[in-house]
Amino acid sequence: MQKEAHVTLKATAIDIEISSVKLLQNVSIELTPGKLLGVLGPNGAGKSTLLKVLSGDLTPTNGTITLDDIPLHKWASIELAKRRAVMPQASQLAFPFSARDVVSMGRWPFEKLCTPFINRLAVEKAMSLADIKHLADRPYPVLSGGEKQRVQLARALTQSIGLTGDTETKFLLLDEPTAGLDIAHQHAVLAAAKKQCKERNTAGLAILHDLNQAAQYCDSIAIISNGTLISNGPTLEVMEPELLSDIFSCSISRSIDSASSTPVFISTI
Ligand SMILES: Nc1ncnc2c1ncn2[C@@H]1O[C@H](COP(=O)(O)OP(=O)(O)OP(=O)(O)O)[C@@H](O)[C@H]1O
Repeated sequence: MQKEAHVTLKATAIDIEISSVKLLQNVSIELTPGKLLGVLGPNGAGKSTLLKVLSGDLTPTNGTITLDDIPLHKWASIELAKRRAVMPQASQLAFPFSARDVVSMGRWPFEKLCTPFINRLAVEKAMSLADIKHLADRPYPVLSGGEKQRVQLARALTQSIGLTGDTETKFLLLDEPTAGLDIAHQHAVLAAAKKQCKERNTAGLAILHDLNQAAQYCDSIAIISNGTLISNGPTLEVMEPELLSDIFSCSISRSIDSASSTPVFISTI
């Protein structure tokens, strides 16, 4: 298939129904190259379900998902893998692959297209971005939860670096990439995702629970509640304290930190 100048990953009027339960209802959303979209919402709202639909892991009951205006199900899996990288919420691997082996799995779509040198370079670069170079030779199953999380991020990043590492539009879908990470690594992971979007024209989506980090790193926000897209747009326009308080059933206020000029959200029950 031909590469197009402006590629999009777009969900239109998506419904997901499993065993007569509606997990998503009439959701339309589009990822924008160069931008990181944060997805917020309570537990069980349908955020991971949306990510699975966008990645092609789940087929919508109604509605369409298109990549470059072509329905997702028509893409061959290797062509899809060249264009979008996914970091799922949990990844179990029983076999004692090293951390580097796991990251290298992200290069399989490019194995025959790139020289081993380029593939190795992409792996090392992603490991450096995810701060796991010191873990490279350790067996993946014995790593801590947060270390495994960073290895999975590096696997997704090395895939989204693409063919030659130049500026191709890619899609990077991250399901709670900061879960289980210490605070410094939470910031490092989100900074790496944002950098990937900005500098490589990647369209990113990250499911997050921390409002302050969402406000700090995301260009736009989608709020999902009860399987419905409640709001979608520029970060501070969407992250209105009144709406957030209503969605999360607690009192949420917003102020601006005078030193950094960044918004600060405080929540109380
Ligand atoms: N395969 C499935 N069959 C039946 N119900 C499912 C299935 N997958 C998800 N669900 C249900 O759909 C709802 C949404 O799940 P989802 O994982 O998308 O929520 P989420 O917003 O990502 O939540 P969290 O913040 O807790 O990760 C939940 O009630 C979940 O139990």
